Amino acid sequence: MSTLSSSHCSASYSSTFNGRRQRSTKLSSIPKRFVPVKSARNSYQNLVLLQDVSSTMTPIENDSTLKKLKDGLLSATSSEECEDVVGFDSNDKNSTVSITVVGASGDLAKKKIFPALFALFYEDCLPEHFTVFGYARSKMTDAELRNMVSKTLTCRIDKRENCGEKMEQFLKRCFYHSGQYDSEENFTELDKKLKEHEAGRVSNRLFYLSIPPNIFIDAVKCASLSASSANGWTRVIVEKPFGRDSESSAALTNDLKQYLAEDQIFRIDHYLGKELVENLSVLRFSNLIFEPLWSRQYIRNVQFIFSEDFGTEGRGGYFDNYGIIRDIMQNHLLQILALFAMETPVSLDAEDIRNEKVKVLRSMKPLQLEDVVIGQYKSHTKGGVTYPAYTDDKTVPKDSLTPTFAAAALFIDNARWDGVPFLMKAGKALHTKGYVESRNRFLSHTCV
Ligand SMILES: NC(=O)C1=CN([C@@H]2O[C@H](COP(=O)(O)OP(=O)(O)OC[C@H]3O[C@@H](n4cnc5c(N)ncnc54)[C@H](OP(=O)(O)O)[C@@H]3O)[C@@H](O)[C@H]2O)C=CC1
Ligand SMILES: O=C1O[C@H](COP(=O)(O)O)[C@@H](O)[C@H](O)[C@H]1O
Repeated sequence: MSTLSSSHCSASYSSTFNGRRQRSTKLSSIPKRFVPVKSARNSYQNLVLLQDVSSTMTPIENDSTLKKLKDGLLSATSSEECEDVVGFDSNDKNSTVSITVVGASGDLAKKKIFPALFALFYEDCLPEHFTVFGYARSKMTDAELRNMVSKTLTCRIDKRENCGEKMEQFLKRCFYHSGQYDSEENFTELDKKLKEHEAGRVSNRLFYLSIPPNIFIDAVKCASLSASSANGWTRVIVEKPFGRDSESSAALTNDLKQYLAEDQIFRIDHYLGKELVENLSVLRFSNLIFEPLWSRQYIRNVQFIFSEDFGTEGRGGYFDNYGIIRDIMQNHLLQILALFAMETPVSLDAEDIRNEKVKVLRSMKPLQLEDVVIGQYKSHTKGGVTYPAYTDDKTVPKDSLTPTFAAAALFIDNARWDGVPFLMKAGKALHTKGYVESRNRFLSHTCV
């Protein structure tokens, strides 16, 4: 049995799970190698940028060997990693990168984005000239933003003596601008501030949308029309959930394309950046013990379990519209399943990995209602402490029927996995502390 810790930075992903081809695109400007984890120390290695799934699927060539893959998995130098993984050239002195965290006052920004940016800075993966701007409606000064951010930064990579100093340096590069997400005027003000910091250099701009999905397009429109870079690149990172279903996902892509080219859009799934998820490929493809056992012949069932011991805690405005299936299963757990079950990719190129994942998803049998269980957490008292029900959260409608727990049995209709149930369980406010497990039940009853 293996357990994922819940502390690492982000990873972007190929978004569409139905395997449809949507368009062909050139992605030369996007870093495209899948970079494996060599050690747990460098957490920026966990930031995996994969290409858009809508680019044309390339034919599989036959020159790949497990050895090539293994060499790839165990190679990659640090400087290469920085550039490949992050897409910034840390030695570039002539340009700037301005990173705007849109929704900077929110949960994701505090918990993950600012700490991940600090981790990149700490590992010298950001260019010499960079600025981080928080953008949200809440009123805050630069100092207040820095104070908020400082509380969430940790030297989680390892405790180096100069960490405090590095934090100070990082915080000095953080600024805040308050504005509405649908106001071109407010984004023009931001543009003005960004220009001041860019000081006439080539300006590259990254907008990280850390806001509820219903305002993605407003923000993209305003950022693109009023705060795009005039002489460098402009990119946008979009968080999950990427739509509610196939139609809304396609609609979101279409809407985004009114303002951005496909190679400016990065869809993200931070679970792909977790060490154990990354190490899945290492475990499978560079380990002679496991690869031959990885099939219906030896595995009785596979379980992916996501368990949090806290509830929505004020995030009901977002969560209640999506529920646990769209919040966790459709993206995080399905991505892990696809990585787990895919055939050996031709190479470690993002496209090759994506193509194998898509094949798994296309081979899945449609989920049957009788193979799904859903639930919602109720209030309970334990050890004298009363824990609130989902509907006690002020941001959740009192009559909500949104599931906060779901379990499902999925089946992959291919030669390797025929008849092996892939069990997914995800729940908020469960008794167990935050973790994700992946259990492979071998026929001999051993767990990995
Ligand atoms: N939290 C997490 O762990 C994860 C979240 N995500 C995704 O990241 C995105 C942001 O999530 P999270 O930070 O949790 O969300 P929050 O609910 O914390 O929202 C982020 C910010 O957006 C603004 N906001 C919230 N609701 C509205 C609204 N109805 N209209 C306009 N602005 C609003 C608020 O800022 P202000 O009022 O100051 O403008 C808020 O601080 C979502 O797409 C979510 O799915 C993905 C992975 C993990
Ligand atoms: O995407 C999400 O993930 C978090 C859990 O992430 P973790 O890295 O802390 O395990 C979850 O709480 C949130 O509901 C969901 O949107």
